[in-house]
Amino acid sequence: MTTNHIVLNNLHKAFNVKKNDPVIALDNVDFTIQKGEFISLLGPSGCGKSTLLNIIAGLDQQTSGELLVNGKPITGPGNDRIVVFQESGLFPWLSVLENVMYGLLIKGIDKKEAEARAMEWLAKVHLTKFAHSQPHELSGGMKQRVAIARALVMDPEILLMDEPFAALDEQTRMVLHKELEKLWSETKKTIIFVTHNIREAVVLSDRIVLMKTRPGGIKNVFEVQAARPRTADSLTTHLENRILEELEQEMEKVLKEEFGSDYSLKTDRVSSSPDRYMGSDI
Ligand SMILES: Nc1ncnc2c1ncn2[C@@H]1O[C@H](COP(=O)(O)OP(=O)(O)OP(=O)(O)O)[C@@H](O)[C@H]1O
Repeated sequence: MTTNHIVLNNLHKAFNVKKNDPVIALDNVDFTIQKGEFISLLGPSGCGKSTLLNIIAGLDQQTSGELLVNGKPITGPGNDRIVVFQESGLFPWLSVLENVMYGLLIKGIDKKEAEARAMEWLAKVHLTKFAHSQPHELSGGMKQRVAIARALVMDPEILLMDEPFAALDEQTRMVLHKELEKLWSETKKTIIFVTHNIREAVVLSDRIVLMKTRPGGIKNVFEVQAARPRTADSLTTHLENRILEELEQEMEKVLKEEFGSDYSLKTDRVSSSPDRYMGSDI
């Protein structure tokens, strides 16, 4: 029997920046995630992806509604949930190894044991050779691999990833997709992954949550049934196109508000490649 691992029940989040004019970042969000699932949150800029991730991380709180992890309400950050951000956030004054050991030492793990566990994780992300390098000596992709090792060495049940590969070039991103998929299948962690990139979501996820704006929330949920490891084939291309179509409807709504009601994404757009970022750069 599967257990409901993460339950979002009628979740609502309003930011009250201006008096009497709240920004509804999330409205009526109902969703259930099973243990070990890979879920992507996909959608245009401002649809509440990061807000939802931050609430699950315990870094922010919903205005109303319920969020349960293993049946318990979330009241703040915890060792069961670790976030990997777009910027690796490594401490520049510590070596790669010291960065990965840091959380374990804070937790009170003995130094030798912490070093052994950190080295184990550096091997898993193929960075053994760079254990004693400083972060500034690493490429962007390598820094993100250290950030993933630093998160997974803590053995969280849930890994939350906020556009972790968005700043990387296409080739590096493809390599990291493969590495992440391998780590996920070996560790059986639950992963919640925020992205603007349809192809990235299709390659990695069991399910894709397509989000909408004004108010922010869930527009649709797509199940990715293609076998793993995934390659571009007719099944994934068909799904990418279906998602793109719905995403374009959402973006049309946002862009009409920004550019005026005579604007049309269909006639004015530059490209409809599914690999494009559906973010503020449009
Ligand atoms: N701290 C805050 N104070 C006020 N408004 C906020 C705050 N954080 C987010 N918002 C607003 O809530 C909405 C959702 O923002 P959020 O960052 O979650 O969207 P997103 O989908 O992650 O966007 P992006 O893809 O651009 O990162 C936006 O309208 C944003 O302006």
